[in-house]
This record gives sequence, structure tokens and C-alpha cells, in this order.
Amino acid sequence: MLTFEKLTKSFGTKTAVDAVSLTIDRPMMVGVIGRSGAGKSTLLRMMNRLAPATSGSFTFEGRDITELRGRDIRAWQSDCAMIFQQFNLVPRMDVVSNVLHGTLNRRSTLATLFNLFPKDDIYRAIDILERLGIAENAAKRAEALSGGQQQRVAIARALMQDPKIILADEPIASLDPMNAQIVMDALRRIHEEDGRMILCNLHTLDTARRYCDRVIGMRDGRVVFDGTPDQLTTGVARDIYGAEADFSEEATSTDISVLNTARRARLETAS
Ligand SMILES: Nc1ncnc2c1ncn2[C@@H]1O[C@H](COP(=O)(O)OP(=O)(O)OP(=O)(O)O)[C@@H](O)[C@H]1O
Repeated sequence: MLTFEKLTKSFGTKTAVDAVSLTIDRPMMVGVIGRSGAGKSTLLRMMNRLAPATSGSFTFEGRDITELRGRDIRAWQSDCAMIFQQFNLVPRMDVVSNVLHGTLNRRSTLATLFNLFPKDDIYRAIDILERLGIAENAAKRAEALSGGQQQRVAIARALMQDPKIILADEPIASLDPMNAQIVMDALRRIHEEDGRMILCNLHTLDTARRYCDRVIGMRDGRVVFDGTPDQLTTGVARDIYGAEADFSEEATSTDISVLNTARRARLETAS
């Protein structure tokens, strides 16, 4: 269904993604983990065609996405929606208009200019907001919402495109543990209920283990692990993160109870 064949991206002499080859043969929730600079964002940006590949290919349902040009790239970006760590909403615009902007790729410039949206799209946007539990905020400015609510607006905007794939680049990195959980629960539900494929860059091991069907570990642009969450042992994680013997899983955790335990342990050691 989705195949990477020696997909590579270089910036000058730096190879950010180095000959990545893998296949994802059915819609699943895939977590991509690795330390900062491992190439996770660059991989997703190439998939979405926000960045062109230097070499290699990426095919979806038999179509080489790296070969697309112009209008075909925009059509692909509708099928393959992306959400970001910083939400990328229009802060002063109301929530429902932000969600409706998910339809920009299929609307005329004039309609966009005057913010004209078909009634059916408005109803659909509100339905999606309802599904994500934030419909009561539809008329508020995006900037008035909490981070977790804003990320759910961004997910709603992505769903408005009715995408086959959702790419999430560190979707919970700016959120507190409680909101992180709400956003990850929403993504998991969207995968399970709609059968959409979700690829999610994650900083934290426990989130990858808890929510993903498959985990891909990257190090220095290469895939160094590709397996199920239960194969992701501490030893494997240490290898992915290139960490020393003092590597601690808690350092990559967003789970409230794990954080509290780690904090307690640190306090006990200090006293
Ligand atoms: N536009 C760019 N120009 C030059 N180098 C870049 C560019 N984008 C990324 N890089 C480099 O490519 C490498 C991979 O970066 P990338 O952002 O993909 O890593 P990452 O795993 O997503 O890290 P993080 O978790 O910090 O976002 C890094 O060394 C980075 O400095």
C-alpha cells in the first residue's frame, strides 16, 4: 500500500534521511521515534511533499508520490493531511473557519478570499468538532483555546480533507500530559473508526508503545528499528536513542504517573 524505496534527503553535505526502505501494507497507526535530528520530520515532510526527495521513491497505492508535479501535489496533500507541533491555526480566526480551511485545496481563490463556505461544509465542520468534543468552541477565536483544544481543531481541519493518511509531526510535544493523552486518544479513535493510516512522530517511548501498532526507530537518518511495541525493549530504545548506560525511559515519558514516580525518585536521591 505504502512503500519507501531508498528514500533520501540531503541538505548540502548533511544526509537527513538516508536510504529509508520500508513497506506499510495496511492502514495502521505507526509511531516514528528517535532523538532530535534523527530525520523524523524530514521523512514526514517528504511524504507530504512539503520537501522534495533527493533520491529514491515513495509510492502510495502504486503511485510514485515523489514524481508528482503542480496540481497533483496539491491533490496528494488533500489525501495526506499533516498536523504539526505548533498547531498552525490562524489565531485570530474563529475555530469553525479554521476547520473549513481544510477544504482550501478544492475551493476557488475568490471563495477563499471572501471566506465563503458552502452550508454543507459548515455543518460537516461542526460535526467533526462535535466528534472531537470541542463543538461548543466553534465560534471562539482559535487563540482563546487551550493547547490541547487547538490541536484538536488542527485534527478537525485535517479530517475536513477526508484524508487517507494523517501525518502528525510531534503532535503532543507542546502539550501537558493530560492534553497529550486526549489528543493521542483522538488520533487512535480516528484510526480505529475510520480506518485511516496515521504516522506520528513521537518523542516519548511510552506514547509509542501505548498507541501505535508498529514503531519505527530512526537514528542519523536511518531506520534502525522496525517492529511491534512489545519488541521495543529498553535495550532497543537505548540503541535508537544512541544513549549511554544511564539512559532512562522516564526522561522520554509524558505519562503523569511515570513522571511523578521519576520526580519522587529524584527527590529521594537528593535528600
Ligand atoms: N531545511 C533544512 N536545512 C538544513 N538542514 C536541515 C533542514 N531540515 C532539517 N535539517 C537537518 O536534518 C537533520 C534531520 O532533521 P529533522 O528535523 O528531520 O529531525 P527530527 O528527528 O525531526 O528532529 P526533531 O525531533 O528535533 O524535530 C538535522 O540534522 C537537521 O539539522
